[in-house]
Amino acid sequence: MAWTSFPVSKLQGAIRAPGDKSCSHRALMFAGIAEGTSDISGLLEGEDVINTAKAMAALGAETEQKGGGRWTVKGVGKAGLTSPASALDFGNSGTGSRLMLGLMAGYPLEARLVGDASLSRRPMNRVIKPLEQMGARFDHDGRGMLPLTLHGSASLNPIDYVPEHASAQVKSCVLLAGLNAQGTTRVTEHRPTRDHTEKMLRGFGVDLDVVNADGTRSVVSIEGGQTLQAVDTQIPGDPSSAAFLIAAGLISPAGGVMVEGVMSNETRDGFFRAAAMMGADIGAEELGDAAGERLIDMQAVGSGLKGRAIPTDLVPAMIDEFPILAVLAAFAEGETRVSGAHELRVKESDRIAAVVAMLRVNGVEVEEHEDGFTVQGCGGPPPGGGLVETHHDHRIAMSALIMGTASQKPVSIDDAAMIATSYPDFMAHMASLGADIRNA
Ligand SMILES: O=C(O)C1=C[C@@H](OP(=O)(O)O)[C@@H](O)[C@H](O)C1
Ligand SMILES: C=C(OP(=O)(O)O)C(=O)O
Repeated sequence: MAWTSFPVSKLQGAIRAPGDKSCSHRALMFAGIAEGTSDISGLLEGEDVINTAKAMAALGAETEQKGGGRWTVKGVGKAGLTSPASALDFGNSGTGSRLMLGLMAGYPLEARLVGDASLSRRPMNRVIKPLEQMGARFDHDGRGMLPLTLHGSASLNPIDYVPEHASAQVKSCVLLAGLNAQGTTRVTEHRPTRDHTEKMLRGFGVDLDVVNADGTRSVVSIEGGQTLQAVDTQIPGDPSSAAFLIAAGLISPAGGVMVEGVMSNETRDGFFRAAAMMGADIGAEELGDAAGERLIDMQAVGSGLKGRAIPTDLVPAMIDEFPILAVLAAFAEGETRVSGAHELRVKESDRIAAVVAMLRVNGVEVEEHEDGFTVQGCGGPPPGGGLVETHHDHRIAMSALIMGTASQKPVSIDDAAMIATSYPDFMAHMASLGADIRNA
């Protein structure tokens, strides 16, 4: 069903950031294999995370939804994960499916994984390859995509792995398989990616070594055979969801937006750094911490933005924020150039093609590159008036709706249902800020 976002003169208010999606997946997975019962609050109850919860339950963990984002999970501990009775459906989620493959690979189980049309087109060879090197086996149709069947093994070999892509999902998958391997598994990254697996495993009592060698690479080592211990934990607010609200505040002609309880982690804050380079007025106030992460309140007010070449070393720390960065670029004066972001081609949609189409249909000049795009900013509100094809991609849908709040004419999207994968309260939060988004 199509939705339209109509321009409004101001957006104003304060929103508590929803729980971080990456941390929510990991909390359920780690609690599910731990010894004892964990109490998790602030969990993001989006479709992607709910699919991970269902998968953990199907593998033997006892999950209980207490309401208001609070969950208890009794882990399988030493008994280990067991074969699920039916296929595990990961819906739209790359993180859920790829991390779970690593988590399950070290147990003698068999599991079939399926996903929606978008996930079934995303590359799984990046995790199949290292897991096969460790001794897991797979049945698939040769394309290295879902659906596939994993045959895990209780005697995985440790490996020393250098992922081909800057990917926290690949790093995490290998480390999680390493938890049950016989010896030390090592992952070396040349461009550090989000570090939630490392931080959160430590919270569950796992001994893990992280060395940042020469400032050029980071090496994470994990010894197999360690048992996780249950914890009580609070999921920090999601900076990727906060980015949409902050962007809305920055392009709004008047007013101001505050987002409370956002995780401040330098492997995730690339969007805010890039926006600041473009002249964004974003304030931050320290709040304390949750689950080993710093928390901040953020404020954004309408800002005159200037186009910039986005430094490629920021890419891993803002990998999910390029669709919303493209919206800022459309409002900015001058040229914004994104490069070194080839990974965007294999997200929920081909996000380079989808972003280019989103801007063009709304009257913005943009050029597509193999590894990014160049936007000629309008130096103020872009024309708007277009119908954006979302390709079942939540971040394209939310970006287009944010653009419509301050463009000259309304912006429509073909579907909004998939926003619930990562930000189920998005429409309610936008309405409370004063946005005018309607379905038709
Ligand atoms: O590990 C994670 O939680 C994630 C890693 C990133 O994917 P890649 O590892 O494919 O870059 C990111 O795009 C995704 O939204 C979440
Ligand atoms: C890429 C994303 O998620 P995933 O890979 O988990 O589907 C995202 O949320 O933007």
